[in-house]
Amino acid sequence: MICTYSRCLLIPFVKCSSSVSGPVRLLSYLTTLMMALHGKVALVTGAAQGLGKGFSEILLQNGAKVALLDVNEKGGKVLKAAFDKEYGPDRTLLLTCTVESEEQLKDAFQKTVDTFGGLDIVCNNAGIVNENNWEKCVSINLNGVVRGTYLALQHMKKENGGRGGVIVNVSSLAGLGPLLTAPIYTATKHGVVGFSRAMADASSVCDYGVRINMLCPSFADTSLLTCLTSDETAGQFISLRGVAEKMKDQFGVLEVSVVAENFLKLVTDESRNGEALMVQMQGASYVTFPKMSA
Ligand SMILES: NC(=O)C1=CN([C@@H]2O[C@H](COP(=O)(O)OP(=O)(O)OC[C@H]3O[C@@H](n4cnc5c(N)ncnc54)[C@H](O)[C@@H]3O)[C@@H](O)[C@H]2O)C=CC1
Ligand SMILES: CC/C=C\C[C@H](O)/C=C/C=C\C=C\C=C\C(=O)[C@@H](O)C/C=C\CCC(=O)O
Repeated sequence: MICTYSRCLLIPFVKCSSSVSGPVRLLSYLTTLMMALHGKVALVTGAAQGLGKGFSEILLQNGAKVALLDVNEKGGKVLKAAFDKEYGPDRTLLLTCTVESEEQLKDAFQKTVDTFGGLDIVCNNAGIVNENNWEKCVSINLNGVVRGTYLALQHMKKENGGRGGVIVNVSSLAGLGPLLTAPIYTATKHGVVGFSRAMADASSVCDYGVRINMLCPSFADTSLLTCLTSDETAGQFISLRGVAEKMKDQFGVLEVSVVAENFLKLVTDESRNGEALMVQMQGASYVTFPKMSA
């Protein structure tokens, strides 16, 4: 038995291998009951690797059951097998689908609710960088988040018999300021911020019982970073490769675990709605947006 602590909330959790004995299993079960997200059901898009994998794991570590959605079937199966070993097979559900398809995503939400008996936490995380195929970038990064948010509300809002809950939409630092080597990516991430803020206000006024927040990390250590300087994805901005590299050096590269701990803050802090949490090497802070007056 290995006892570890989530650095964010100091919630104890137990990692349990298949060879553990009865009393240890009982202790593991009792510890799970004490966790902050015990009894909660989460759904994460783009869960197979990178940040989505980190978000899924921190949700599991804090007691939630998690539906893992990804277009990458092979990667999803590898992750599901690893999670089964660590947390037990009944804690996750693997659903292969693309956020570009209304039908596939709708089906995945329904299967999650049918399997786990409800839905409390949704993380719209799937995203790509592709300045060449810019329509696909918009389709996944912005349209996929809109689709995921609307489906989440259908299942979670109280007027539909849902339990309420929280949606975290993954934007970026490039959703708050320009990443000059990736203007389409920048536009989609600004779009995620604008859409989520408006939806958060609507949710509050309509009393849906659902909080909607945005996560805005700087560069993080995932395979997406290779897109910054690849011919295939940088498109006409490949000549700015040097500037992009310099920016990455200046900003630094975040560990996935650090981004995941800040994601958990947005999930658990019930005072936060319509807020963007910016995560940088020097720390995390909530964004102050300009106040508009009529
Ligand atoms: N890595 C970074 O520096 C940062 C990433 N982000 C954002 O975090 C999110 C996750 O990115 P990373 O983990 O870094 O990238 P990643 O490339 O490591 O993982 C993305 C995952 O999304 C999946 N995916 C891609 N298209 C999909 C689709 N159409 N439907 C379902 N799943 C799909 C991929 O198969 C993959 O498993 C993205 O929205 C990205 O824009 C934000 C700030 C920094
Ligand atoms: C392209 C794929 C790689 C990563 C995408 C990911 O979402 C990460 C984004 C990280 C950084 C975004 C930067 C945004 C920059 C700005 O807001 C600029 O206005 C500021 C530019 C330079 C500031 C230099 C300085 O004074 O520190």
